[in-house]
Amino acid sequence: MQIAAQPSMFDLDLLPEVTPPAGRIRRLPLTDGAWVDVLPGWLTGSDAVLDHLMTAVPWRAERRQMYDREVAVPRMLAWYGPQDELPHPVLDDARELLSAHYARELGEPFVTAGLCLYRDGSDSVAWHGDRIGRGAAADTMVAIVSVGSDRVLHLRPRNGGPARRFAQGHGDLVVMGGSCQRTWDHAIPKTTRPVGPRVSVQFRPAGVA
Ligand SMILES: O=C(O)CCC(=O)C(=O)O
Ligand SMILES: [Fe+2]
Repeated sequence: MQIAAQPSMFDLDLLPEVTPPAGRIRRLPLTDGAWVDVLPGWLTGSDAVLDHLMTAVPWRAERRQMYDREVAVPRMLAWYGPQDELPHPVLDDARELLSAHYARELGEPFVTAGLCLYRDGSDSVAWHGDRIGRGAAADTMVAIVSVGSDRVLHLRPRNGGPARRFAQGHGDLVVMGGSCQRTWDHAIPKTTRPVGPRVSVQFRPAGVA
């Protein structure tokens, strides 16, 4: 007798899904009106999402002017504007749930999605704040969903004081809010740990970059 293949518990676990984050997000206040919200494991089915994003996203290398030289930025990038279809439907769900969750506090929706691919431990992003846009002058939020290898988001106050570290694991949500972009800097340092690829998805309101 032929026995039909049954989906295993493992397969069921792999369905990419996000659910309303209320009641599970933890807020960690920083100094100067900055804060970080964390929700480990918000996204389920992250294996499938990572696989899909690695192949479906038109990753481009970024180059940056440094004094008189152009240097390669050690990570790959993709950017989706408000009208662009996101590269996985679960990211549309994530953006919608984040916009709903923070609607009163933020006063506007998350609209853009910046994607970064850190291919291994030698990819990184240097200390910076997202201050190219309105984040330089006004409170705002940047919500980051991570899939793939664990990396650490480092934050340090621009006025000096102790730095903080936030784990960014497979499926984790980390939201930087309040004055975080103008009073604190953040970075993803290189690591000598043998890590595989990590993709981060940063949701931002209009005019924040
Ligand atoms: O990959 C991350 O988690 C942070 C990326 C970041 O800070 C940026 O692209 O502005
Ligand atoms: Fe950033």
